[in-house]
Amino acid sequence: MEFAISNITLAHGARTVLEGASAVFPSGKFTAIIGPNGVGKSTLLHLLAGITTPAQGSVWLDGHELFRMKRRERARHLALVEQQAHTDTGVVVDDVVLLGRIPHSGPFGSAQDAEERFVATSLARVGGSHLRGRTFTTLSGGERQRVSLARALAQEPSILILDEPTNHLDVGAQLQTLRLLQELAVDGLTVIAALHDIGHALAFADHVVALHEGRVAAAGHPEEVITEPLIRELYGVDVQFVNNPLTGKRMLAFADAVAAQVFA
Ligand SMILES: Nc1ncnc2c1ncn2[C@@H]1O[C@H](COP(=O)(O)OP(=O)(O)OP(=O)(O)O)[C@@H](O)[C@H]1O
Repeated sequence: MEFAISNITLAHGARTVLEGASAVFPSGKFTAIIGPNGVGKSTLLHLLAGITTPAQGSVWLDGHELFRMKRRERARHLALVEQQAHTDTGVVVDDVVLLGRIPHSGPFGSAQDAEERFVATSLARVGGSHLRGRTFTTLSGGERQRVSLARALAQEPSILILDEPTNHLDVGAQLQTLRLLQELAVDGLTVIAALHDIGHALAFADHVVALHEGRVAAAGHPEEVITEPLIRELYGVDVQFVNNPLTGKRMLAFADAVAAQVFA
């Protein structure tokens, strides 16, 4: 499903966050959005999810202007996994996941066994089957993150939008999540995630969109976009690329002296 923004200008009050930003999010690929704190990654994700409207410009979903589509139609295509899920106290995990089915439910609801299947398969896919029956607000940050992803999968979207999906996760769970996002893209889903870890973007994404000062500074294949000059421009740090001795792929190396200089 083709997804793109063209010439987007978007402000929060007097603060202009995006100014004439254009980008394409390739269908069936995992796109990482990178850029420094406060550059507008979450703002862009909210725009793509249809939550924030631009002052100018368009979001195109399969040739249709996103904000001209009915809300329910948008919800069938787009699922957003936010950094912090907001859920009422006392709601159990199974019901949080079932919320993902709302855009698909008919006037008489769905058969209970079908709902049961969605909850079971979505939680299994994120390694969260053991969380069934737990109260959502009693879960750890990482456990909540998995359940939120399961809810998004239960929605069966064509476009999955995630804000820092590896936040709160231990290193094993981070890698599992990134691999899952790769698999979902191979299955045909368009995956778009804001990532702070540029090493993850380099190793896992198919496509990278780099934001800088309200615009798309670079976009394309991770190895072409994530370069020493771009990282210096975006984050003000010097890095070097070395070959990962285990995989032979390029990876980022930071010198301690450089890190010390950044925080001096
Ligand atoms: N509701 C709001 N009202 C005013 N300013 C806002 C609002 N939301 C975000 N901003 C500002 O817009 C800019 C972009 O914020 P955004 O959260 O999109 O950045 P980000 O790239 O996701 O940041 P981070 O990496 O720190 O999560 C920031 O300067 C932020 O302070």
